[in-house]
Amino acid sequence: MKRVVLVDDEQSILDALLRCLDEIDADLFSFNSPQKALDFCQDYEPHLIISDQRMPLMNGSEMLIQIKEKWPACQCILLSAYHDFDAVADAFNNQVIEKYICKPWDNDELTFIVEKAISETSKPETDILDNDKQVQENGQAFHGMISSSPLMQSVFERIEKASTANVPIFITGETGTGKELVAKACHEESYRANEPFIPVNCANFLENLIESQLFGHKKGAFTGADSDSKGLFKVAGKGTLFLDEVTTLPLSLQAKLLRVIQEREFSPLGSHNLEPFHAQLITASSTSLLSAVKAGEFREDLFYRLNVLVINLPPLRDRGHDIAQLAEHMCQRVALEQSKDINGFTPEAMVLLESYSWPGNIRQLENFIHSMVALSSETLISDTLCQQGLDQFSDLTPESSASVVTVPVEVEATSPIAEAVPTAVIKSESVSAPKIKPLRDVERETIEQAIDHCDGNIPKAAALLEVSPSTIYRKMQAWESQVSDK
Ligand SMILES: Nc1ncnc2c1ncn2[C@@H]1O[C@H](COP(=O)(O)OP(=O)(O)OP(=O)(O)O)[C@@H](O)[C@H]1O
Repeated sequence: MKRVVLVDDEQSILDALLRCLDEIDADLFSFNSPQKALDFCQDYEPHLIISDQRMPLMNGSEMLIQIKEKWPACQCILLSAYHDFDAVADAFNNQVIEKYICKPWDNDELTFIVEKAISETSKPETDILDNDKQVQENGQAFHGMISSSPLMQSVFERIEKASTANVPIFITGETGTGKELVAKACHEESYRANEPFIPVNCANFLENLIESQLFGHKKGAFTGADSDSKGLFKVAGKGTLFLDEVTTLPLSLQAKLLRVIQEREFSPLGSHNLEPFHAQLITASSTSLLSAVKAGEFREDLFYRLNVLVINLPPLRDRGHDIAQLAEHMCQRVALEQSKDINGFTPEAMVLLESYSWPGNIRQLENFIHSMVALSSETLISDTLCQQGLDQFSDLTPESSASVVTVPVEVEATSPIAEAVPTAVIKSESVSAPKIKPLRDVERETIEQAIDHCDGNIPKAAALLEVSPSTIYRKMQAWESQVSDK
């Protein structure tokens, strides 16, 4: 039987914890001082400790540091009021605690978190990775995310941890790397899974409307407020509010958001009534939050509040075989949607896809696949068609945009994905273009110059070009296959 140790200097809190956890499959031991709990843990290994933070003589995190030194596998949960959050964030970042519960707690939330923590005490470290290997072999995805890259396996592992840690989650990653999917996965893994998941892209709001969208308003609060409106803080309820591109929030609103996070309450515009804020907050940015702080565009105090558990998404180009895996998967899905008899890509086409850098990441790849499936008349999409599609990316520069004509293809025009679709863009002969070489030629010349300079030594040339040698080999392979095609 697992041993769960409860520590709080207030007997009424211990009694409430004991009542709430009465049904769980573990032995419960309660102590009204950290020292008594430490004495007990000298003799008996604890599997899970739930401790209050504020206690006389020794606080919760100080006690948990000692417990972790002796029993590193013990799961530690800190119990604290939200205004003690700085101590919680420190304990979390110093890996003293795995989870956090805010006082006053919700009994269902507490039971879910404790049961999950107990199950984690018996899970071998390798479990998640083994599971992911299975996922990969079975061709399934982790909450809709397809990947076999080791970098992404550790992201999946972090999502599992984040989902019950109950601390603010911040997701970083270039545009199109899947930040919203990660936020949704955190939500789906948590006890909030049956509550709403509300994604909000802060960059999409007009500055004067975003406050009312988030906080809600009362009728007459401002010109045009004809009726009461629930804000997204309220709509999120006990679910998850995902604020994407959080650095674009105006400074005045950042101050208000900070207050909501600290006080866990807010009032709609035009109202003096305070409403509770119960939702889990997940934020994300495709640009550096720290740089925004340094530039004076983002509040430092808010940065520390949000930047507690960070999930960093690698760009697609660093995910190895994922480009091929995603391309094949998306191609089959899109072919089915478009009722086309297309099975995938030729090996030469795949070499091209794998050697491209995909600055717009998975969203860009998705757009590309839509256009390739729409344009292909072969069962396997050829390298020639792919090369034409990839060439359009370099043509979509501001300098060349005046000289292109877009041919509509079967891509949802209203979808945000449709932006920057590389698809059927052809050059208009009648408009004179400045003498600019295609990017692929410039790239090839630069690579060849570097190889010459290094007397044919590819690893040295790769180092000069700041890419991996395999990138150069792939490009050379692609050039060769183009020549043999002609
Ligand atoms: N690992 C993945 N497997 C399959 N599809 C994915 C994966 N990652 C992202 N996608 C898809 O790529 C597209 C972009 O993902 P998402 O919107 O989550 O990215 P984002 O990082 O939030 O983008 P932005 O920075 O523009 O807000 C979506 O259509 C999503 O379903």
